[in-house]
Amino acid sequence: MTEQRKYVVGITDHMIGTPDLEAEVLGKDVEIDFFATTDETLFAADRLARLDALMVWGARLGRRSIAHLTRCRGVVRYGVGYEKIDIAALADAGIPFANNPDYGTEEVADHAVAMILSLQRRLWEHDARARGYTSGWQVHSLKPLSRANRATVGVVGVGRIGTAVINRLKPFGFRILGYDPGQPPGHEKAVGYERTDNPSDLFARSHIVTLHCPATDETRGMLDGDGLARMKPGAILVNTARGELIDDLDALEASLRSGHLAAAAIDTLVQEPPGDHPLLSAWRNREDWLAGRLVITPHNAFYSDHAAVEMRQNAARTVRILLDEGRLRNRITA
Ligand SMILES: NC(=O)c1ccc[n+]([C@@H]2O[C@H](COP(=O)([O-])OP(=O)(O)OC[C@H]3O[C@@H](n4cnc5c(N)ncnc54)[C@H](O)[C@@H]3O)[C@@H](O)[C@H]2O)c1
Ligand SMILES: O=C(O)[C@H](O)COP(=O)(O)O
Repeated sequence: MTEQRKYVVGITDHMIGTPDLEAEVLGKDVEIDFFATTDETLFAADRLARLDALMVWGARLGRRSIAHLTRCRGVVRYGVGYEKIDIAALADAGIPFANNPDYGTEEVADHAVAMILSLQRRLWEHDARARGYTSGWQVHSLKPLSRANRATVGVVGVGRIGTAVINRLKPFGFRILGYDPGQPPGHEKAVGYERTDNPSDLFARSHIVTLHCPATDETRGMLDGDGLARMKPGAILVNTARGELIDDLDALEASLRSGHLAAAAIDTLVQEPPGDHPLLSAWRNREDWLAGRLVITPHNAFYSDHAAVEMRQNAARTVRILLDEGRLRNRITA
């Protein structure tokens, strides 16, 4: 006779393929219903209605699906950002929501700092130039680099990752500005940065800007044409947070073409993988004008062997605690 399981937990579009780690943490009394798709329209109503909890990786979760989660005690996102989850609809349905805030902080901070240092040292640009030299190194033809301890880095969003970035940058001697309206007075002293009261001031004063805030109504398009124009001529822009913060590829292209923006490194885009755009064609085709000045990584800043395991185990533990104690840790909404 098959054992009757006590709970049903849904898992959507799992990045690894088989939810074996989750099964181990969730335990034998949990049946896993695996939705192997990012397409929310394929989440069948009767399957949603059976779930005691739902774990979401990259899928959108909107009001239509949420309406079918009639016995669900909580929704848990595998990652940090939750702009694809309709948290207002979850709140209306009385379903608490949690994210997974601590799994890959170190990895994303390392990624951002690697991007900052390699653009500041112009590694990719000079690699491209050096490959074209046929008669000796033409060092004198390169724009000289600037010293790290003469440069200012502006950190937008001084939460977990922003703080980890600052801690990594301090030993290099960068001057560090931070903008984060969510942090209380005194946070700047505790972490070690100079607080700015608005993003424009930070953009105007920074040689390098690195983004670490969520995509919200307030931050979407923060670095559109106007935002980019506010940056220093010759500045560097790094985005490991969310593509929506730099949502205008025309403006980014214009800024890079004119040289106002010296370089950009981007791990997150509005459309992933990116579609067609002249800037992306120039990047794909390694066009000379852009050589080494636009670096794109495939939203893998978080992705280390450790973080991938931690993320899955932490999210599953959050669900197990919910099932056992009725308490949702890392809860974001009611
Ligand atoms: N690329 C990746 O692989 C990857 C992985 C993890 C997280 N992320 C993204 O990185 C970002 C930061 O993650 P975190 O773990 O540090 O989150 P966090 O919640 O610890 O920190 C975010 C900070 O942004 C601040 N903030 C909110 N609105 C702001 C605004 N308008 N201007 C400036 N700051 C604002 C908050 O007050 C908070 O301190 C999130 O967008 C997350 O989704 C990306
Ligand atoms: O799914 C994603 O958005 C990322 O791959 C990891 O999640 P996070 O960036 O929200 O942590």
